[in-house]
Amino acid sequence: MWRALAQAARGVTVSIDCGPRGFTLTQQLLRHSKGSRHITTSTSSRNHQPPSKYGNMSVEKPKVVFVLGGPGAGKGTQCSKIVDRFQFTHLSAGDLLREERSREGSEFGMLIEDYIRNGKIVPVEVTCSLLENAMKASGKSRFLIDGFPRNQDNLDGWNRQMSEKVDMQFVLFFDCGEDVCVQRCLGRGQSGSGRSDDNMESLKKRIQTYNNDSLPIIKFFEAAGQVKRIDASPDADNVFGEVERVFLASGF
Ligand SMILES: Nc1ncnc2c1ncn2[C@@H]1O[C@H](COP(=O)(O)OP(=O)(O)OP(=O)(O)O)[C@@H](O)[C@H]1O
Ligand SMILES: Nc1ccn([C@H]2C[C@H](O)[C@@H](COP(=O)(O)O)O2)c(=O)n1
Repeated sequence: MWRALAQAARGVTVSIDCGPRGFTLTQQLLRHSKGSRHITTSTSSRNHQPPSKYGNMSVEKPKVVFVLGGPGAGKGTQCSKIVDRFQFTHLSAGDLLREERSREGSEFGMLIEDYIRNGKIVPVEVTCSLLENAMKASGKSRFLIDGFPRNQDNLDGWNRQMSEKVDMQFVLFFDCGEDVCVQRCLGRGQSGSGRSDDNMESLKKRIQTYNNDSLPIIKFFEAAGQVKRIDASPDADNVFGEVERVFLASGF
């Protein structure tokens, strides 16, 4: 598998080095991506999202908004609200990875669990293929990509595999103090999230990863004038008031 990941870093099509089946990495992940529960799309007719011809690449490129912020900043909460109000499909990199981890027969289940529990970032070849497959399977054309790119490896992999295929609109950055983030994650764990990383031990590692690896990516986008910063500390409805303003001002 590691050879497959290394090969994936050099090109898009990869032979899995793990047995006689001979699937490509993308095919292997794609076979299980349809109808996934991680994809949330607006169902309101007011917000009907035009179908995309992303599959055959013949029309306008899909629009992508990256959604970043610390663990527990409220990215998923706000993405649900954006989906209800605007024409977007929500793809959470973390949810896609958790789903792949739980899929029977997944080559990557143990690797993903190890990375998640230790607050590390899964190699981009896995995450980016899951994202691309989910985009294609949705048939939609506007995406909130939540929790990605989270480090330089994520960004480099995205640039190799996806940047030419989509129009990245902006980065929605939920800025939230560490203490508030920790309390929100612990609260989520106590409410029965079932997440193996909603505990203090994992959170310390996730926060370290966020500070060391994710903040530099946000700063990179900021220097390029692509970040819309939102104060994520007020209650969720007030945060959404700011989010709504950003999307309306951006023509959505
Ligand atoms: N503005 C808010 N005020 C108070 N609680 C909030 C707010 N936004 C979200 N929460 C709560 O905080 C917890 C974390 O929120 P959420 O899952 O949306 O964060 P996240 O940024 O997606 O986290 P992660 O990166 O860990 O997946 C949830 O229990 C959620 O209900
Ligand atoms: N780009 C990503 C996104 C997520 N992960 C892993 C590691 C994270 O701690 C975990 C949970 O993500 P969340 O639901 O908090 O967004 O998933 C990753 O490796 N790469």
